[in-house]
Amino acid sequence: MSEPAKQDELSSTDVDGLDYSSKDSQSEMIAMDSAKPTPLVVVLVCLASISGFMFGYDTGYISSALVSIGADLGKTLTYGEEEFITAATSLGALITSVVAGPMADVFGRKPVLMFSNTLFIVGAIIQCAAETVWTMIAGRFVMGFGVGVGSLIAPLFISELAPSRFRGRLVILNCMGITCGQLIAYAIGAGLTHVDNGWRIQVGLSIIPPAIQLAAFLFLPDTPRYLISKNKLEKAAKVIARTHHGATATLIQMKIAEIQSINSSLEGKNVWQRTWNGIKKIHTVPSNFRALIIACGLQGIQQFTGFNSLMYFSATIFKAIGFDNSTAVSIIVSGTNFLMTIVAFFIIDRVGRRKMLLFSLPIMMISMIICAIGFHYVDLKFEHHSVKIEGGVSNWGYVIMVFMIVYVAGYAVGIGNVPWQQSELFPQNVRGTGASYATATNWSGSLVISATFLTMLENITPTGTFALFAALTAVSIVFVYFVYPELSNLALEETQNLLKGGFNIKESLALAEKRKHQKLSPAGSMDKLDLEHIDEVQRVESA
Ligand SMILES: O[C@H]1[C@H](O)[C@@H](O)[C@H](O)[C@@H](O)[C@H]1O
Repeated sequence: MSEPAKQDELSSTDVDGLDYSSKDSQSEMIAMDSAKPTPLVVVLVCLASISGFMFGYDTGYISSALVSIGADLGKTLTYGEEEFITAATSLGALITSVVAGPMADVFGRKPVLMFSNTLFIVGAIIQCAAETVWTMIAGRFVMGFGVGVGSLIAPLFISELAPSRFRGRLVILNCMGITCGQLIAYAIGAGLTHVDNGWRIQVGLSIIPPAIQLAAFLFLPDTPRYLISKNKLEKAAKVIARTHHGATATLIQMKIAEIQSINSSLEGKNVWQRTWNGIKKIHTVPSNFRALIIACGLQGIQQFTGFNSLMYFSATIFKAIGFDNSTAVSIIVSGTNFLMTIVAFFIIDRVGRRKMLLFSLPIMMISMIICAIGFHYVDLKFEHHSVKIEGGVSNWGYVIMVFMIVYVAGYAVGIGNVPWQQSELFPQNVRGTGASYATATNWSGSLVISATFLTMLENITPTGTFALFAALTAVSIVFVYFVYPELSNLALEETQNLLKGGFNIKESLALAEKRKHQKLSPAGSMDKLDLEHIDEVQRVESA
């Protein structure tokens, strides 16, 4: 495992021997790259998206489970113990998200994904059997390890497999898994709250999806890009043949040559040296570092603009405003999030990631400003971390509810999903490491926001809290405007080259537009990945 795999029979010399510059072959390759996903790709993407579902379900079921646990763990839970049980999963996820990327670069995407399944299953079994608080915390922690790994590997795996024109959509399938998992967790939770040991059923159910994913992946391949990076060219060729429509022997070899030619592998005698070199490369190669700024920046924005405070505490907020049925409200919030993720699915490759973000963030900002104003006029009172209102729902209460839902819709159609496209920013040799940094930023933000939200409400008032989120969103708009290029419809090998020499926003918009209108067989019109203008910069940067 630790040394680079020996090259399969199909050697790079065979591959290099091709007439790569032929315009006809170029056009055919573009057609192959952008054709509809094959049945195998669809199966692989759907199975990988189970990880998204586990992410959503496992982070979502706990709030209702805590209500139904009662004294089942030997005592009534204190507020602190409840917080521990909740946070253990996010903390576990944060820890493994740091190591999962380099692990995926070294051992492969598929084995690491299967490892996460084992963690999900073991974590759930520990919880189901738990009779004490600490056993429950341990189970949540192990489950969190699985969530961290899955949240990183699934979108990365999908990015590497997806045809360029469908990549945005297929990665969003995993996000649909997350939001659907959250919705189902809330719905099942609402149904089981009053059932004896209902929470054990809720946790027990979570064993089924990873068991399916684990069993299916035993028979399915890793991504061609990973196989090529390990010089397993024969295997890669077989997978390309099954994952691309119209993949003739010549086109497969050209594809392999293309991926090889721009992806230098990491130097180093063993796994540790190569991992360390990857970590160094991500900071020292300017284009990698730009990718890192964008990927971590977007994940930070996704979390620090406060969405998860609604996800986890909407029931508390709406109770405070005077609404009785807080469970229904949580379902409305997660339902809106899920439905708008479906909208994002349909538009991401057509409208483009950048436009979606520049539409999503202002909607969120305006909604939060209105909520901040609304909270000023609603008479809230704090009692031991819970906010209470005298009397029924005021008009401002309804305004807050409506704009919170608008906020969620705005979130889900852009920043809720686009950051998970992170893997497309990085070149092959540091893709896992880059995704690790970004995913760890996501989990850190989620932990910070869920741990501080109630305290913020108490100390800087709900108006102050929402005004702060609005201000952070304003800064985020500026960030996106200046650093986030459009990557829709570009081949992975193009996206990674785009960041050479700058953030290249204008160039990216032009290239994305060109790719969008390039029909499947552009009859000789394709430039060789438009890399030439960037090559010069690359030479200067690496000098
Ligand atoms: O993309 C997801 C999704 O938006 C979830 O609803 C949210 O809870 C996660 O934190 C986020 O990463």
